[in-house]
Amino acid sequence: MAKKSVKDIDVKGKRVLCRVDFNVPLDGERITDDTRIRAALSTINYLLEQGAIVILASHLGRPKGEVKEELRLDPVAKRLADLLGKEVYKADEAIGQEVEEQIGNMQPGEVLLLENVRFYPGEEKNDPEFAKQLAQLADVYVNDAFGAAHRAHASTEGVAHHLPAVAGFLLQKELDVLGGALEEPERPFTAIIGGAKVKDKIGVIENLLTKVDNLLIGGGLAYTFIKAQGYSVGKSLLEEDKIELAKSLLEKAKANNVNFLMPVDCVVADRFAADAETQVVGIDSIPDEWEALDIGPETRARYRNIILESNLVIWNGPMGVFEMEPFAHGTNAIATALADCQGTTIIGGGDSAAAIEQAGLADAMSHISTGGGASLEFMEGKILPGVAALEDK
Ligand SMILES: Nc1ncnc2c1ncn2[C@@H]1O[C@H](COP(=O)(O)OP(=O)(O)OP(=O)(O)O)[C@@H](O)[C@H]1O
Ligand SMILES: O=C(O)[C@H](O)COP(=O)(O)O
Repeated sequence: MAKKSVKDIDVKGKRVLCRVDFNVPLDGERITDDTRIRAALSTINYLLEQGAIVILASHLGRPKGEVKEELRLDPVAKRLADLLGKEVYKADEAIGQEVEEQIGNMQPGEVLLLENVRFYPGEEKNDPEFAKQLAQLADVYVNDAFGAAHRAHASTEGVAHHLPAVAGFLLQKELDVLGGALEEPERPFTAIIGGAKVKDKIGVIENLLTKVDNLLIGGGLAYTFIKAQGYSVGKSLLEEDKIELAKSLLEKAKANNVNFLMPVDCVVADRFAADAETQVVGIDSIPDEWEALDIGPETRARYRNIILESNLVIWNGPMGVFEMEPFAHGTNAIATALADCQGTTIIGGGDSAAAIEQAGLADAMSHISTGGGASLEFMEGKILPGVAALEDK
């Protein structure tokens, strides 16, 4: 169901609590990737232009309800100030009298960043009292944190029950792009699923099997499917308890007329290391003591051809252990094929988004989701609590 957005309400002169996902990677105090901060700028700038008093809330890392000095949001406030080209006030807490006073002194068109909401045990517990205290800071709630929308936490869900609650532009865009792709896909529609474990991708594979024309499998999870077809996989990642499930997914693909492609060759290594001995072997010849850490050249070529013939491609999860150069070729080949594809290309966040950035191909994609877990759950067809709590249009 369509949700109200910031455009549907009047925010002039109002205190607006805007939940953003500023959970960015840090190296000490240095932000190594500010994509998520940049992605929130359009909503923040709009609120400022409209004359709102903007109060931003975010989590950073997983401090588990305790104050962790290294997870304070000060470096984020600094970077945001640079990006906005204006002062960003920073509160040392997320709730309480001091913060309320700070907000009381703010003028329309000013912005304050609250402290990491996960310093409070009530955040992840979705404690109604903590949600109420957050709500007390503002007149309106805007959720622009797509990356955290799959979490039913106080700042993403609970607070929405106490204030008029609407979607920000980033959240809206993510829902429009991902939702549009799944509901009315351009065809041929191809999904590429990789990553480590079948366990993590069952839901998304099941849902996509009712929608796509082609499903291409890679990464560690491929070997459970390969085993399910009767091949031996040596020391490759294998989830014994998911072999039967893999078989049933293959049957479902057949029943739904989905072209389900698995690797036909792979790069095997004699150990899990960047300087391991490697060789390329057919999928029926994985040596007993070796493990498959990437898709092979023949698979890359086949997958590339299908991608180039597609009008819509969704990609989630790397094709191999792309963190090690010798096993990054499969993932890079998929990234390049997507860049060369004339159709719509959507990257489902997480490691695949990192691989695209690393390859310098981000600008060539139609959409790179800012959500890892959130985009995965959305692609599984799940309702995201942070979205469900917003007002219907
Ligand atoms: N053949 C393989 N053997 C072992 N590990 C693999 C293999 N292929 C990929 N991986 C590993 O899978 C990991 C990524 O899996 P994961 O399921 O977390 O991906 P993802 O969906 O992109 O995740 P997230 O959204 O959490 O970032 C990478 O660290 C990569 O090294
Ligand atoms: O990085 C993410 O995927 C989001 O910010 C959510 O973080 P979480 O997995 O710690 O809830």
